[in-house]
Amino acid sequence: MPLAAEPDDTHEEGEDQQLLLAKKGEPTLEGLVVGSYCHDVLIRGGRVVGETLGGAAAFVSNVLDAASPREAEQGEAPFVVVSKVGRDFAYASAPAPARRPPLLCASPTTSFHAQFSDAAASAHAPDRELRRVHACDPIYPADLPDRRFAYGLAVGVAGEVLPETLERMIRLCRAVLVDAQALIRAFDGDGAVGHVALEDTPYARLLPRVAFLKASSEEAPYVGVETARRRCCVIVTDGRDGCRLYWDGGEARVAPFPAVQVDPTGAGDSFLAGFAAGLLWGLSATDAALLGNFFGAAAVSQVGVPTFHPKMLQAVKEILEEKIAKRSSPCINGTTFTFDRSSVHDELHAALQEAARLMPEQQQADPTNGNCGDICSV
Ligand SMILES: Nc1ncnc2c1ncn2[C@@H]1O[C@H](COP(=O)(O)OP(=O)(O)O)[C@@H](O)[C@H]1O
Ligand SMILES: O=P([O-])([O-])O[C@@H]1[C@@H](O)[C@H](O)[C@@H](O)[C@H](O)[C@@H]1O
Repeated sequence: MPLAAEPDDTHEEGEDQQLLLAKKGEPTLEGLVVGSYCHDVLIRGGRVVGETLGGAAAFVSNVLDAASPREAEQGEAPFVVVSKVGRDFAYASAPAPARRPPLLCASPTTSFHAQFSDAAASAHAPDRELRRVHACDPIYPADLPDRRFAYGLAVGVAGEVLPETLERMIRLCRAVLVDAQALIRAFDGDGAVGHVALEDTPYARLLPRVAFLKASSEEAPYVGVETARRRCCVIVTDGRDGCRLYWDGGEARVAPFPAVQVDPTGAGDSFLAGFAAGLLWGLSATDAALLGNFFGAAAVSQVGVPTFHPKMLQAVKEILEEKIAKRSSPCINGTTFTFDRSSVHDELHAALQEAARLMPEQQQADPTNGNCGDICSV
C-alpha cells in the first residue's frame, strides 16, 4: 500500500486553473471517490454478530464497479479512490481495497461499532447506534491526484473529508456528489455519532458548488432541506420507503424496491453510487434515483459489502441500454443535468423490479469481507 502524504495545503486557485487548462482535451470520464475504508463491528444484544469491511468507499466502489457504463466490456469502471487506513487494516485483499488500495497511515484504521436493537425492525426507528472507536488520519487536499475528473463523490464517514479537501474536489471535478454524513457528523467523548447543523459548518459555503447532496431522513433536519435545495439538489433517502429529491423549483418521490433487510449498513452509500451510475448512463436525476433505490435495496439484503449476481447485473445493463433511447455523453456534466421524471420512469422501475428477482435474497457469506449471518431480520 502506498504511504500517506504529509498534510499540504499549498494549492492555490491559480495553480488549479493551470492544472485544468493543461489537461484540457484529455479524456475526463474518470470519477474520484474520497472517503476512508473502515472496520465495522456489528453488535446485537451485547454480542458481536459480525465484523466486516466498511466505509462508504467500500460500498460505493462495489456499486460503481457493478453499474457504471463502460465503453469496453472488459476492465474496471474508471474511478480513483482516495482512502486512508492504518497498518491494522484487515481487508487489504477484499475486492474494493485490493483494486484501489488505500494510503497507509501510522494511526489505526477508522473503526465503528454499530449497535443494533430489536427496534431496528420497526419502520422508522433508527436502524442502529454508531460509535466511532478509532479515527484514521483526515484526507488532505494534497492527497488528491493532480488531474481533472468527470465527477467526484465525497463520502467520508468519520470527518475525514476536510472542508479544504471538499473544496479541492470541487475544483478538480466537473460535478461533485456529497453524502451529508461526511459533513455533519459529530462525535462525543465516547465516539457516539451525533450531528451538527450543516449551516454551522465550514462546508455550508461550498454547497452552491455541489451538484447533489444526499442525506438520510435522520440527517435531513440537520441539512435544512428548504435552504439547501436553493443551492444544490438534495436527495433524502428514507429506508424501505425509497427517497425524495428536492431541487430549486421542483421535487419528486421515487419508489423503492422490495428487500428483505438483514443488515442496513451501506444502504445509503450504495444508494449514492447507484444514483451516480444512473447519471453516468445519462438518466435524469429522478430516474437515476431509481438505480439508487435499486442498489440501496440490494445492499440491505446482505451483510457487509454485497456481492451482486452476474445475471442481475447483466439484466440491469440490458434494461438501461434498452430504456435509454439516446444516451447522452457518458460523463456527468454539471451544465446538463435534468431533474424531472422521464416518460420511461415507470417502465424502468418495473423492469428493474424484475431484475431484482435475480438477486438471491441472502447471498452466501463472503469470508474475505468477514460476512456473517443475519443482523436485523424483519
Ligand atoms: N429495507 C429496505 N428495503 C428496500 N430498500 C431499502 C431498505 N433500506 C434501505 N433501502 C434503500 O436504500 C436507500 C438508503 O437507505 P437509508 O436507510 O435511507 O440510508 P442510510 O443507510 O444512510 O440510513 C433507501 O432510499 C432505499 O432506496
Ligand atoms: O450505512 P451507511 O449510512 O450507508 O454507511 C455506513 C456508515 O454510516 C458507517 O459509519 C460505516 O461504518 C459503514 O461501513 C457504512 O459506510
